[in-house]
Amino acid sequence: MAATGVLAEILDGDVYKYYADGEWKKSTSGKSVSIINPTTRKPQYKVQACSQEEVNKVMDSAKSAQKSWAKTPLWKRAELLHKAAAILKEHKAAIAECLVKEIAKPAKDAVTEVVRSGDLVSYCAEEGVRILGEGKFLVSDSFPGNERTKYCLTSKIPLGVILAIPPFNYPVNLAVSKIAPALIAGNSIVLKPPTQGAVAALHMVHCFHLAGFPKGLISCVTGKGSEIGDFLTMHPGVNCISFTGGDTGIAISKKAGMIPLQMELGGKDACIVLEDADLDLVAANIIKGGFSYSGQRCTAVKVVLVIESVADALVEKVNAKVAKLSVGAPEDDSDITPVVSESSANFIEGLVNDAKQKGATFCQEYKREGNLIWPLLLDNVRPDMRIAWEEPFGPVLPVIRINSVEEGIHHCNASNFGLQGCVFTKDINKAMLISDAMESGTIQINSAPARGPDHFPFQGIKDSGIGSQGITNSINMMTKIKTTVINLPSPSYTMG
Ligand SMILES: NC(=O)C1=CN([C@@H]2O[C@H](COP(=O)(O)OP(=O)(O)OC[C@H]3O[C@@H](n4cnc5c(N)ncnc54)[C@H](OP(=O)(O)O)[C@@H]3O)[C@@H](O)[C@H]2O)C=CC1
Ligand SMILES: O=C(O)[C@H](O)COP(=O)(O)O
Repeated sequence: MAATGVLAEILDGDVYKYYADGEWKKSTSGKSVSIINPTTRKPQYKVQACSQEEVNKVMDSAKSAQKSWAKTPLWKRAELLHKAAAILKEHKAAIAECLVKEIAKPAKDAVTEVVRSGDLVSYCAEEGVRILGEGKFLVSDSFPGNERTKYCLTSKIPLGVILAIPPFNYPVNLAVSKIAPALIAGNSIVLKPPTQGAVAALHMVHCFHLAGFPKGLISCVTGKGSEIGDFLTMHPGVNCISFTGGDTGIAISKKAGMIPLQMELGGKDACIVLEDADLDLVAANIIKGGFSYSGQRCTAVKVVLVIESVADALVEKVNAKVAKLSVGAPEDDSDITPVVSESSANFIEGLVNDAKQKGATFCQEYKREGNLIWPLLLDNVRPDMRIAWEEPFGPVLPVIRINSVEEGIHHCNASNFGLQGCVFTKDINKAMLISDAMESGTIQINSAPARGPDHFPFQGIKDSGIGSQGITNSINMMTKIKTTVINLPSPSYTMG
C-alpha cells in the first residue's frame, strides 16, 4: 500500500477519502469504486463514490473560497504554488508507486511524470506573475470619429470555479496542467480524477493541502465518470470546464452550458516519411512516438505514411528496434507494459483482428497475455481497415505505403482527428509546405509528436479539441477580460 506516514491521513480503512473544505472525508454514499491493477488484474485500491449532495457542497465552498482567493495578492498565490511544487517533488516516490499500480506506467516514467508536474506548477506560478501583472491601455482617438476622450484599461480577471477532468494516462500531470493555471489566475478548482489514476491524483492533491491553500479552494471528488460526470459538467456552479480524454469530451461539449471549454481529445497522429528522410532518425522516433507508454498517449504516432520507395528499408529498421523492446511489468521498468484495462485490450485486439481479416502484413506475431499486448507493427495497411482511422491507444502501429506526399496529406486530413502530426525530410521547404497542408494542431518537423515542453501551445482541431493548452494559453483561457473606461470631459493629448 502506497499511503504511509503523512499520506496515511487520506485513507479510511482500505478506502481513500475525497477532499473537500480543506479536509479528507468519507462519502456518505457508503459506496466505493475499485481500481483494478492493470498488471495483476486484481483490485488494488478503492476510492469514495461521492454523491450528488457532496458535489453540491463542494461547488458551494469552491464559490465562496474563490471570492477571497481572487483578492489574494498575485505574488502570494505564486508563493503557495511554488511550495506545492516542492512538496510534490518530495513525494515523487509515493505518487509514482500509485502510477505504477493503477495505470501500469513504467517505474521511471512514473517518477518523470511527478517531477515534470512539479516543474509545470512552478513555471505556471512564474508565468502567471508575468502575464497577469500586466494589462492594456487603449485610447479612443485611434478609431475613426473619436477624439481622445476615453481611456480604456484592460485586465484579466478570474472565471470563478474551474472543473478539471483529466484522463487516466497522465492523472497527475494533466491534473496539475489544469489546477496550476486555474489557481494562479484567481480561480478555485474542483477536480474529478480519472478512476484509474485517482489515488495518484489524491496523493498529488494532498501535496497542495500540505502547502496550505485556503479551505474549499481545491476539492477532489472521486467516483465513476459515468455516474457523477454529467452531474458535474452540467452543474450550474461551474464556470469553466477543462477536460482531457476521449469522445466523452464531445458529449460534454454538447451538454455544457454557456461557459468556456478547454477540450483536449483524441488523436490519430500521422507520421509522413519522405524519400530523403534520415531513416535511422525516423525509426528511432517511430519507436519512441508509437510505443512509449505502450502507445497510450494522445500524441503517440498512430499511423505511419511512408513513400513506397523507402518503405521496405524503414519497416526493416523499425522491426529491428521493436525486437529490442522489453515487454513485462511496470515495476521492472519494461518498455511495453499492460494496457490500462481489459476492455481496452479487447478493443485493441478487435482492431488487430480486423486488419488481419483484411490482409495487413503482420511484422510480428500478435501476442497477448491478460492486458499485456506485445508491440506490433502492421505493414501494408489500407484505408478500408479500421486501424487506418481509429486510435488503438495501445502498442499496435499501422504503416500505410503511399505513392505521393499528396496521398499522405489526403489521408491525414480525411481523419476526424487533428491533434498533432510529424513529417520527416531533409528539405525544410517541403517540410513547411506539408506542415501547412496538414490539418492538425501541431506539426513536428523531424521528430515525433509530443505535448511538451509544457509551456508550448498544445491544441487539437476538428474532433481533437477546443481551445489551446500549454501553460500560457491555459492561464489566459482561465481568465476573462475586464475593462474600465475613464471618460474625460474634453480631449486630452500628451505633447511629448
Ligand atoms: N488530447 C489529449 O491531450 C489527450 C487525449 N486523450 C484521449 O483520451 C482517451 C483515453 O483516456 P480516457 O481516460 O480513457 O478517456 P475518457 O474520455 O474515457 O475519460 C477521461 C475522463 O473523463 C471522465 N469521464 C467519463 N465519463 C464522463 C462523463 N460522462 N462526464 C464527465 N467526465 C467523464 C473519466 O472518468 P472515469 O475514469 O471515472 O471514467 C476520466 O476522468 C483517448 O481517446 C485519448 O486519445 C488522452 C490523453 C490526452
Ligand atoms: O495525454 C497525453 O497523451 C498527452 O497530453 C501527451 O503528452 P506527451 O506528449 O508529453 O506524452
